[in-house]
Amino acid sequence: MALLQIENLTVEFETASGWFRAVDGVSMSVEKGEVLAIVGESGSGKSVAMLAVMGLLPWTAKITADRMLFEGRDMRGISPADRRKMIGKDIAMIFQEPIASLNPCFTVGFQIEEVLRIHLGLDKKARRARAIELFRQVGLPNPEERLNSFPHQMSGGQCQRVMIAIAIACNPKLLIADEPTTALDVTIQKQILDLIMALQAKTGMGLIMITHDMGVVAETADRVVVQYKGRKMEEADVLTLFENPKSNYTKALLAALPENATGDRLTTVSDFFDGNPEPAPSEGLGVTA
Ligand SMILES: Nc1ncnc2c1ncn2[C@@H]1O[C@H](COP(=O)(O)OP(=O)(O)OP(=O)(O)O)[C@@H](O)[C@H]1O
Repeated sequence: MALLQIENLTVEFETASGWFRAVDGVSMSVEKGEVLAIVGESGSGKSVAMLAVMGLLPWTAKITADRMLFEGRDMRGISPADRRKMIGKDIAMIFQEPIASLNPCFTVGFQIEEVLRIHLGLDKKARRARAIELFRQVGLPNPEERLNSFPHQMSGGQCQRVMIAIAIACNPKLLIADEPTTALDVTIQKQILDLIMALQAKTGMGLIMITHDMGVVAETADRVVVQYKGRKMEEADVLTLFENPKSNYTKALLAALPENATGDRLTTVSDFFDGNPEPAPSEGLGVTA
């Protein structure tokens, strides 16, 4: 049984000019212990699809799916109380902006201990001990002292380590990492990526890595979903995707990597892709042989 199975997910938002479809009939699944990358440019609906799974979209969103199963359990009709028990415990998510994701009014120690209190019911002493252990696990120096820091007293990389510690606090079965390194300095990006991958390997949790960066895909993923304008353009295991991409959009993404540049100008996706996700009559969805 897949850990997460989504079929034909569509998400629409009501806007002043009518309904806007951010996710259009996307299907995907993640197995236990697998790393699935969702790649696509900004606005392709990567985050919205995962926020729909987490139940974190505003009420203005209209979500439909033929299937949305977590460990075989239907997430579509789940009550808010049951969802709250599951989110943060069995499924956790880390976001692009670590400082914005933390509450500025509370110490990071309080924030991680709240998760341990609510989901695991640990008493004060056990919470503190586990929080220190988690901070140590994510490589925060002086974990005992760090617990008393407010988010603004820490760097972006340290805040992301706190977010990761909070996310893994209850040993989730699935971690969704939404562009976890995009907002960080280049030197820190690799450290955070390595940390997430080391934790994934150690715990065997399923991991969904949302990214626009093909380098991150190459370094992390077992399997890849390529998304464009809310639609899934292609899905393949990572080697096949890089060696034999099928969709024109994936080919364009790969051709636009700086290391593949040949002329005196860096190439862009639009040099290779006309921006039309509609299939030609003889082709699959944006796919050429
Ligand atoms: N609450 C909302 N109301 C209306 N439109 C929204 C809302 N949230 C997201 N969208 C729109 O849905 C589309 C998909 O957004 P999404 O954040 O999933 O993109 P993304 O692929 O994750 O890109 P990024 O990497 O920039 O986050 C965008 O056009 C965005 O403006």
